[in-house]
Amino acid sequence: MPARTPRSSTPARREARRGARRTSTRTSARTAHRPSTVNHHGIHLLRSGTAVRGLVESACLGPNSLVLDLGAGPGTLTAPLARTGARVLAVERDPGFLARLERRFGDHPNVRVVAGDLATVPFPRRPFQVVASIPYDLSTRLLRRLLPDANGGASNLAAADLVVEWGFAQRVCRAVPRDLETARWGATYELRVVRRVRAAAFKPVPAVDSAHLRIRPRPGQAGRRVRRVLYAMLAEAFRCPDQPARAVVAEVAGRSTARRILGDAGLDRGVRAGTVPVDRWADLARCALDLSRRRP
Ligand SMILES: C[S@@+](CC[C@H](N)C(=O)[O-])C[C@H]1O[C@@H](n2cnc3c(N)ncnc32)[C@H](O)[C@@H]1O
Repeated sequence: MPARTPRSSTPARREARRGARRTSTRTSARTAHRPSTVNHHGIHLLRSGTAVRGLVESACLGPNSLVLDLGAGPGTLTAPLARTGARVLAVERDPGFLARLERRFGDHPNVRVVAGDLATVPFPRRPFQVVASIPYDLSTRLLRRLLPDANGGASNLAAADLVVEWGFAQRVCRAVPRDLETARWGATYELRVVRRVRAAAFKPVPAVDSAHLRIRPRPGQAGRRVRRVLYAMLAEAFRCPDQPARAVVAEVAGRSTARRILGDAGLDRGVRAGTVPVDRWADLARCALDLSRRRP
């Protein structure tokens, strides 16, 4: 049972409380579902074939893929992932689940069971995918490890299909994000909710619904240079969201570039920086860099 989280309104604390909701046996007045059994371990396992199939099919894995099942539990996802022929790393820290995973997959040629903590376990050095139903209380921490940081550095994540808490998915998929970190994520990766995963799809039933969150790199955003331009624009836009987007682009790339590329990106001259969707910022950064490369 997780420790009680003190009342506060910071995003980190709110997420900790959401994690506790999914990993506790308490029921919520806001839900029609009630936990079906007492869950001493505070873990909710996927039992919906539709949700599992949706995650695995979305990942389009093959024998050349490397995929991480982060928080593998008893192997609900590990087994169908292994059937794709991909190399699977099943990461888990619970000793009971680790023993079950070893029994089930110990002799499997393309599955490796990894005893580790998701907060610290090293990620592969070659491109990898993640298909996983992750613990709610680690959602932000894991995305921070997988997606680019403020300096543009990132893991070798090629794609992810995750089960996360519904509210968390809504927050990170906003077209116009409310904070700089999710703006950076959304501008370099496309984050999209594929489907709602009802609370009843888990056993025991948690207090809130979940979502299948699909994460894919945005084309043209992989290079460090384009990320530098993009992140400088986002930082300026979030510093003063009421200023015109034109002024943000001019600050980073110069006035003449701003005049030329704003129209190309389909943005009005007077549009405020704080209302520009993340995919537009990605376009603007790419256009600014293309233009600077074409200049003699
Ligand atoms: C929501 S359950 C998902 C289990 C399984 N993948 C499924 O879909 O049924 C999350 C899993 O993450 C594991 N877990 C929680 N915190 C972890 C951590 N810090 N490091 C590694 N595994 C963790 C739990 O033991 C649990 O098996």
